[in-house]
Amino acid sequence: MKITKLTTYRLAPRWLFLKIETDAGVAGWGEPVIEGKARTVEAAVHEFEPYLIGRDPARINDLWQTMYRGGFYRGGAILMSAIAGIDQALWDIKGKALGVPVYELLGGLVRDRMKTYSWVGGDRPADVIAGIRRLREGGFDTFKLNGSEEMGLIDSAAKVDAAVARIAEIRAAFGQTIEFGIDFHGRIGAPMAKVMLRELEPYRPLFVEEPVLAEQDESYARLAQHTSIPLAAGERMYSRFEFKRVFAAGGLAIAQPDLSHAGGISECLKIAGMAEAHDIAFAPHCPLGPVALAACLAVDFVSHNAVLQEQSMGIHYNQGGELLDYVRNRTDFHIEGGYIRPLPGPGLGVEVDEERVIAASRSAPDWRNPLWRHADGSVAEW
Ligand SMILES: O=C(O)[C@H](O)[C@@H](O)[C@@H](O)[C@H](O)CO
Ligand SMILES: [Mg+2]
Repeated sequence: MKITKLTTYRLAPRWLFLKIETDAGVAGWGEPVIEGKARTVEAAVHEFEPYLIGRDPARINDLWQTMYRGGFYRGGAILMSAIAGIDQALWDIKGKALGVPVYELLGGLVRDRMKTYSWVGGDRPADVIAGIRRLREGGFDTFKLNGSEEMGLIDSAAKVDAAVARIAEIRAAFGQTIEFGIDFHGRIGAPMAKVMLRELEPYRPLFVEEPVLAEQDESYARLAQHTSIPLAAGERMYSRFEFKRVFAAGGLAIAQPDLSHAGGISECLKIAGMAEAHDIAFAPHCPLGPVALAACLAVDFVSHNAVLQEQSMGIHYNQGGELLDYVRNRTDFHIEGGYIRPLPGPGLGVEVDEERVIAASRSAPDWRNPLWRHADGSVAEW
């Protein structure tokens, strides 16, 4: 079998789908994207074509190493997202050609169902109580919300109190009948992260995510000395080589690589194993589409330390396109009581509605995240 063609489709809400075709008529799908830089990742995917066209798609490991090492420069959000989507599509091809789900190729299931969680509250967390109530009716009992709006490097007790009051409100409304993670989203610098973690301690969130920006990852170990709240991070880390230093330094309780940013299934499987060796939980980041989610699930179902899966149903970013809009086998993605079962189909288990993808790609928005500024006019972390 030989790779014959790579076709990319930018489409709402902010996704990029990749179709890899072969001379055997088997095609695989991937989701290479950096939210807000879809065109850049699309160009990177096509720049990898000389390494791929004419090659045997079954040799995923060699193709991965060729893409990662062959161009001298390596790593980073753009290249690792391009490699991620190509890797996903290659695993999809391999599973389809053999007629088995990817998780069977990776040694089979370690669990019968995977716990998922839902976002509530949006960019500026509001109406979280109503959002949790609505999602609980749908069977979810685990949620994630943004921990604050803009936060200065040093900020006021009033700003901290406003953020903490929202969390107190959730616990007052639901007690321990629900769990929730709090995403600091990199908006909070190291000085205020220590303050916020102390004030949030009594409300026992399931985790705090990106307590500081990934470029401040040496703070994880220091912050972990001051809090019992499990610290989570990984969506802005792009390979096992970045995770190895963070794992060795300690402080991280949950590793959250994104299957569409950190080199795909091949790389995130290795990250999951490294995390397990450090007794660190694995909870892939996934605010993206169905192929990205299917890739996460393929790794979740073969990783002992996989504990929680993010999925984007109803996420505040999905304007103009929802998780399953481009999927034919929607019932396979059914979430029951917050759990999703292994996707039964061959490959990644996603039956992509190609006509719908092509139609949607004709009017793809150029999504960008908002640019926030502090009261003094300086740029604020979004
Ligand atoms: O936890 C999450 O889902 C992420 O922090 C998410 O909010 C961002 O990655 C967003 O997709 C960036 O555009
Ligand atoms: Mg996050």
